[in-house]
Amino acid sequence: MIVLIGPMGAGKTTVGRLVAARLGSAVRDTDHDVEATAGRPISDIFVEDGEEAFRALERAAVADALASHDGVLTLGGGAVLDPGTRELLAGHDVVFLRVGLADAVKRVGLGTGRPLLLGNVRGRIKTLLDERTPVYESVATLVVDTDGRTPEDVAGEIVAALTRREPS
Ligand SMILES: Nc1ncnc2c1ncn2[C@@H]1O[C@H](COP(=O)(O)OP(=O)(O)O)[C@@H](O)[C@H]1O
Ligand SMILES: O=C(O)C1=C[C@@H](OP(=O)(O)O)[C@@H](O)[C@H](O)C1
Ligand SMILES: [Mg+2]
Repeated sequence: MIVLIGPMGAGKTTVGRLVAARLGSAVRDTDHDVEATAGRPISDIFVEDGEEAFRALERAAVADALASHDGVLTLGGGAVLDPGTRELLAGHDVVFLRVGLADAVKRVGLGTGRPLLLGNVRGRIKTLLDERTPVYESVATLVVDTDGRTPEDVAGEIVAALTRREPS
């Protein structure tokens, strides 16, 4: 499995679709799977049940996808905070999509779909980047920069790097 990790706004969901299309494989996104299982949007799950409950649903979604799906899997930005989720990723190709503060802020915009950013988007992203970057680095088997690049360009680099290493 090719797993994409990284902060909100790194482009995981967008780039994951492109990587899968290039490889002719299927893609799954854990945020989408959690919403489908819960029957509610992520913002409602956070407000009604809290972040811990969301992380448990997310861990189950990662486990289910790794067991039943082959191809590309895109995670939510906080999934790798969960030690159980990190253990599940061992042995897979884990791509850290790196993004700086300015590009991340531009990309997430002012949408309300990401509850952890409510209030002060720039400040929240900065805190999360500082806290989580070491975790992303520790889990990744490949790191790809995305600042100032198109999703197509980023997807191309991922496919090239993985194809070089694992010709199929
Ligand atoms: N490399 C990029 N350059 C510019 N915009 C991007 C890039 N990657 C993604 N986007 C845009 O940023 C927004 C967030 O992308 P998304 O794939 O949802 O990120 P993530 O899943 O990492 O939070 C989307 O509107 C997407 O079209
Ligand atoms: O970073 C996080 O903790 C989160 C990232 C979101 O996914 P994206 O990274 O795909 O935006 C989503 O899982 C939720 O809002 C929490
Ligand atoms: Mg996403």
